[in-house]
Amino acid sequence: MTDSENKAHLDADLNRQALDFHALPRPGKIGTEVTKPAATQHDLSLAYTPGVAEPVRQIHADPDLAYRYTNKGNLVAVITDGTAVLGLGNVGGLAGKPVMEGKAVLFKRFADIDCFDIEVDAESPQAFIETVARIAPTFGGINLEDIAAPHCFEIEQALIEQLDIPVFHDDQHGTAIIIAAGLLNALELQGKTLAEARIVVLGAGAAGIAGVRLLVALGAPRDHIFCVDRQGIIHTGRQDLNPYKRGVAVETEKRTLAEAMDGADVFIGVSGPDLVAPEMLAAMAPRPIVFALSNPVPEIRPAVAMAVRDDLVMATGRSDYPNQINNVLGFPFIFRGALDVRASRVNEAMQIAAVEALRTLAREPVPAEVLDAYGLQELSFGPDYIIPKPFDPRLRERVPAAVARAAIDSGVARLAEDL
Ligand SMILES: NC(=O)C1=CN([C@@H]2O[C@H](COP(=O)(O)OP(=O)(O)OC[C@H]3O[C@@H](n4cnc5c(N)ncnc54)[C@H](OP(=O)(O)O)[C@@H]3O)[C@@H](O)[C@H]2O)C=CC1
Ligand SMILES: CC(=O)C(=O)O
Ligand SMILES: [Mg+2]
Repeated sequence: MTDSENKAHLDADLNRQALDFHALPRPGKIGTEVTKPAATQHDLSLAYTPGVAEPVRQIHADPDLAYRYTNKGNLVAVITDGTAVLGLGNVGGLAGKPVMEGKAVLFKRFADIDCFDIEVDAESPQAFIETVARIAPTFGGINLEDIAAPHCFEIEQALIEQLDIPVFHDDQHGTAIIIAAGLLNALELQGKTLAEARIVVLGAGAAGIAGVRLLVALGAPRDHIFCVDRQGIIHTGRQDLNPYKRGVAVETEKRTLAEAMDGADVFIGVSGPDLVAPEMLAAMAPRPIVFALSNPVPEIRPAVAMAVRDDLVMATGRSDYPNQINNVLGFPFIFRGALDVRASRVNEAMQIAAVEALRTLAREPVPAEVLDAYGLQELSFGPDYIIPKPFDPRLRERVPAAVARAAIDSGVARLAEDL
């Protein structure tokens, strides 16, 4: 068998396993659980009529009591229109449901947050916004997922303005936070700084634009970052730019991805599969950083990249390679922190607090249970470990606490107890 035949065989095998995993023993990945006794007549008279009328009266008189008498305070909606599901494109809400159920699993598993996945058929951004706004009273927070740019920006902004609970577009800010944490660590390992690094971001959608904005907020000079879309480098001379792309445009004579990559220190791919040629990697500066984050297939595969050069730090979005730069490290813990202090939003201070908590944790000794989960003997801060693993139990302590503290300090928390 050739290498590529072997790879195709492994992919087909994993795909079969994934279908069985989703289908058996019962379809899907989540259900609901009852949290109060429901075994006797008396239980029913409390849980349902007549007893249930009293919390209704209380909440009617004081809506904040919904946090005391219902699951609102620990319930997040993962909501999509299915327009940018992973790197698979506009497959629609229903086809996106396995991903949304997956996000719900991660919310519960990593942060004990209950979650409903909601797939919306919406003919326009306005229809989507109205749908989400109308169902928002049920939830303590809204995680927008896999909504394509540029509509995602308008949708998130409108909902933040209309609602008093956190609205967070995971593909924008969750991804940006993990990129920033991993990049700061990788730059240090490569002996470079954010202030000096030349950065290429392939993909100027939800993840790309938010990634650039956060890196600039952290100190990357705006004119050191080339953003690239299907038409090439986003430069100030282009007439086809929406306002979000215009915000990341730079003045340059360069036009193509290959030209952008020539001499670059950092490549961040949030676009699609197999878009980076080996020659482009070969042309990067010494000791480059390559984050090929498209899911499920990265912009360049680690085996291909490593064959081109051995001085790089490489990350993907996947669970099956070292250095998983994936928003799973963000949204469960960020929402945990936001819900714990009943924050009205997830602002930039909270995002930067999450970046700092994540990058600091990667420098500490790794607990045995993390090594066991990954079948490793040893793992320490270095080129193959720039960011904590999702199964690290310390994430649950550190990231929410940092986010909650930042919410309090920046004045968006409505509860400051226990901190
Ligand atoms: N690892 C992680 O945690 C995450 C990874 N991602 C990955 O990032 C990718 C983009 O997601 P998202 O930002 O939500 O999607 P969007 O649809 O919002 O943006 C996609 C962007 O990629 C660009 N693009 C797509 N194909 C090409 C191509 N052939 N050449 C150049 N540019 C291209 C698009 O260009 P144009 O504007 O010209 O159409 C667009 O700017 C997906 O693969 C997704 O899996 C996203 C979030 C988290
Ligand atoms: C990880 C993720 O959210 C994505 O690829 O869209
Ligand atoms: Mg996503």
